[in-house]
Amino acid sequence: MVVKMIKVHGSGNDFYLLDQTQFPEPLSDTELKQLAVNVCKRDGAGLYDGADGVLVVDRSEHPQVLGRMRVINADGTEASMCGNGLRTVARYLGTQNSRDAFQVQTMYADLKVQAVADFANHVPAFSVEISPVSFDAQTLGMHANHNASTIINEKIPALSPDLKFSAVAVPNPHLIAFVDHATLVGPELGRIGKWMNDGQNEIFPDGVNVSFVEVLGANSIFVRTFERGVGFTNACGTAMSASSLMYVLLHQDSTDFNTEIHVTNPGGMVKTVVHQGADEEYWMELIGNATFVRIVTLPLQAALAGELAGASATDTGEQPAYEHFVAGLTTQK
Ligand SMILES: N[C@@H](CCC[C@H](N)C(=O)O)C(=O)O
Repeated sequence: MVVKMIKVHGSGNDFYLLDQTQFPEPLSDTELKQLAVNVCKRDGAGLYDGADGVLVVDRSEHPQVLGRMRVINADGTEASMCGNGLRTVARYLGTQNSRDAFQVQTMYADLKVQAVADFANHVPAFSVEISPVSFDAQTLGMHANHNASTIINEKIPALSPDLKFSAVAVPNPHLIAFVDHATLVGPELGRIGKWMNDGQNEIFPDGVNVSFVEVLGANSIFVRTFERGVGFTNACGTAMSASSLMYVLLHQDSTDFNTEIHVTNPGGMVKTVVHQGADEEYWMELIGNATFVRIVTLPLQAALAGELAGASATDTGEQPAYEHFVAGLTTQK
């Protein structure tokens, strides 16, 4: 049997999108984990240029929901949410069903998605809901500062003598620090990110996505992320959403709720809007590209065995348009 996957990305955070409805029976969780580890390898060892993870699409049993998304990191671990990936899954399901606005089932919530105006010629874009949000240490799997119940703009001396951190689940776990430019580009993010995801530390035993954020000006931030289960990525959608929430909560001198925030990252740019619902719950809009790079096919058993040489690919032609869009961002700075 041949498996078809689409190489996709949101702001340069790239994935293989696997629609399991192509199979008579879905793959097992063990098979999905093995497939992700095999195809995501970088430096030529994976499927073409590898990926940050696999987005698994299945049917949803929920009414008014067009499909279900699961996200498997490059190391085979499953996460509860993927913001950049959700935009590409939304485009995939919307195109299949000729719908612009609908919901997608994720691990903890059915989330609203909507097609929006292209970011540029041949750079399609979607807006997706990021929620639920929690600051609770137990939800985060966090044991810091003598098992504090929350960490919001506070030092974690065990991690750093200087930096102040905020821990928030959206619903996957994020640890965020606002820093100056030298710290943003320095080695500290890698040191903390590697340590918090070593599988042995006692602060985040199950790991955490770690982000440093630089405030560039009013309603403008830059987010750099070391991702759980992956490492450094071009962008992390849930990290940029969580960082935008903390930006609104901690820096209302230069931004606010219900205000479009320009979020740049090593892979490009997205926009976010932070909302507070009637029930005081926070939720974010994440607005950005949903680029399909190429269609890939290969024998399923070979993919599961890590024998990838027999793959074939058809480029969509969208990547040069995305790169032109990003180049334009640089000139706009
Ligand atoms: N890059 C994704 C997040 C993928 C999951 C994350 N690495 C985790 O393990 O929580 C995004 O765009 O949100």
